[in-house]
Amino acid sequence: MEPHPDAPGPGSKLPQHYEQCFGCGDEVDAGLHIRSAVGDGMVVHSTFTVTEAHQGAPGLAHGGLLACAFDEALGSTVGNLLRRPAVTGKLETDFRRPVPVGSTLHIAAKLDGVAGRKIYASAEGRLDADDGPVAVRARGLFVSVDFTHFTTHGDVNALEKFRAARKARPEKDWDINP
Ligand SMILES: CCCCCCCC(=O)SCCNC(=O)CCNC(=O)[C@H](O)C(C)(C)COP(=O)(O)OP(=O)(O)OC[C@H]1O[C@@H](n2cnc3c(N)ncnc32)[C@H](O)[C@@H]1OP(=O)(O)O
Repeated sequence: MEPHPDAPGPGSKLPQHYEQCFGCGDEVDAGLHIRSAVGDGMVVHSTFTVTEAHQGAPGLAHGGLLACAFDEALGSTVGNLLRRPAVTGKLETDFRRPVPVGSTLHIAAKLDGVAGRKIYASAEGRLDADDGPVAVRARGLFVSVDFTHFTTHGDVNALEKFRAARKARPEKDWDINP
């Protein structure tokens, strides 16, 4: 399996894919504000710093939000490396260690394979360093969709605004998921 010829190369920082995205968007105050960059091979590295807005128990990250972080990290890997719209069909997480508020999860996500419309990806999240202890592992199945998935089921007016904004900022080259 090879990255799409137009996929950003190793070292490229990936832009947020949608300002209102809970995973990566700058406009969501309590969002995860995940930041990602392409690594070697079919790998994308992401970081998620846990704040008080992300707690499930005092001082500890909520497992559902950790799953969200992996959905974002895996989805970004699929979208940016294969450059085709895809949505999460299945997401499985193994929570191996508690993740405290103030810690940063270093997530390395990789593409594992493609079978027709099905795209398989997996990730590991380590505490506070790329070689820190593993806190969470995840596997995802993504399914390729036409762009009509978003226009049929999503908010068409918001999509139009989004497209117009992108035209004004062509450096944000955007042909994958909004
Ligand atoms: C850069 C972008 C970053 C984005 C990160 C965030 C990503 C997200 O969170 S996306 C939002 C969450 N996901 C969704 O809302 C998806 C909702 N589900 C759907 O829209 C549909 O069920 C969808 C599109 C996944 C599949 O429906 P449809 O297009 O009818 O295809 P369908 O024929 O059912 O499935 C296609 C193949 O995938 C398989 N598949 C689909 N879902 C699953 C599943 N949950 N488990 C196992 N296999 C599945 C099917 O078995 C089928 O396999 P095969 O080709 O071998 O027969």
